[in-house]
Amino acid sequence: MKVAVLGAAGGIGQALSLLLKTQLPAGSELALYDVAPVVPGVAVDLSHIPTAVKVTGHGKDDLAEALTGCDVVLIPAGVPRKPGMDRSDLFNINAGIVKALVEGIADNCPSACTCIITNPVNTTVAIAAETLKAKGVYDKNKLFGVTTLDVIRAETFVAELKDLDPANTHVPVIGGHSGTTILPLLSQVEGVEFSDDEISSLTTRIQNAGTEVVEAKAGGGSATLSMGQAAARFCLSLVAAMQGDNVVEYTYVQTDDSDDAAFFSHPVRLGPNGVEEILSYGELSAFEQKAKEDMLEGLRGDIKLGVDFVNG
Ligand SMILES: NC(=O)C1=CN([C@@H]2O[C@H](COP(=O)(O)OP(=O)(O)OC[C@H]3O[C@@H](n4cnc5c(N)ncnc54)[C@H](O)[C@@H]3O)[C@@H](O)[C@H]2O)C=CC1
Ligand SMILES: O=C([O-])CC(=O)C(=O)O
Repeated sequence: MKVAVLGAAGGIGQALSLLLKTQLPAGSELALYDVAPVVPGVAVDLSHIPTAVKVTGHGKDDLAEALTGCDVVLIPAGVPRKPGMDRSDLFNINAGIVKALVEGIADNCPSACTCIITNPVNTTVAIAAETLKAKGVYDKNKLFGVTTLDVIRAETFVAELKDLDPANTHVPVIGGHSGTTILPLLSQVEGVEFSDDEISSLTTRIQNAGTEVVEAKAGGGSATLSMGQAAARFCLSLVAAMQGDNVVEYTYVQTDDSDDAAFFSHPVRLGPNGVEEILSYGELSAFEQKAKEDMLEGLRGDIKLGVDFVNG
């Protein structure tokens, strides 16, 4: 199994690469790519950790070498938010970065599973899809927006509030990855009752958790360590599924469900070829149904922006 991290020298990239170096199955290869000149050093640093995962570092002119033979590519390359910005404010810089890197995937490892972390995820995943289509290699089962951070935050906050073991607390989160498009399904958390006030305040906290970190970091970036953990969880689930395990994760995928948006986070059964089955997210409470209806137009607009960016 060969996994590449594009943007590997950044805050997320380094945390994620460390977790993958220590947790990928023995015999895996981990290719680290970044335009920052420190990236070969990050690879050397990680290579001193005694696990059976081979790490290689690739500088800005070596994208092809990093990607050749890859099974999974994770993209956290791009700029993060500062206080006062929305994720959509990152579009102008990050759209072009994602498009160029995905062109590299199409040229060098067209059958790899591509996992997009770069914001605005609602839009960058659509950019990736259109870029792969333009290259004639799009497989909707192999493109994922990584929304696992919303899930782990929801699990943490619910466990804190209800005094539960976070490792055994499961909270579905559907929709997209910004503001009100993030929709936790608290009505589906097993064995827990929430008051209306708790539902309202927890939902808002989960939706604003990225901003909570951006403000606490006071201009020094956004979530990197929790995102590294979230992306590692998603990648390790995908790798396990590609090797035959039965795994379900919530992720932002193309759904073809015209009642929702063209891309929407669902529970997804992963398998050897990426998406094995998009599962239903089940019944929504009246609160969740209204929240979904209220956010759909915005999510569809975010997706259209990505489609138009590639197709003009
Ligand atoms: N999906 C999610 O839940 C989350 C997404 N993010 C997003 O992830 C992205 C990265 O965040 P951080 O790691 O904190 O940023 P960072 O600034 O620490 O790292 C970004 C890295 O990307 C590299 N880079 C820039 N252009 C590149 C290119 N063309 N090719 C390869 N590498 C390139 C930079 O050199 C840098 O090392 C941001 O867009 C951020 O908004 C952040 C948190 C959660
Ligand atoms: O909020 C941000 O800009 C970064 C992000 O996506 C998150 O932490 O969920």
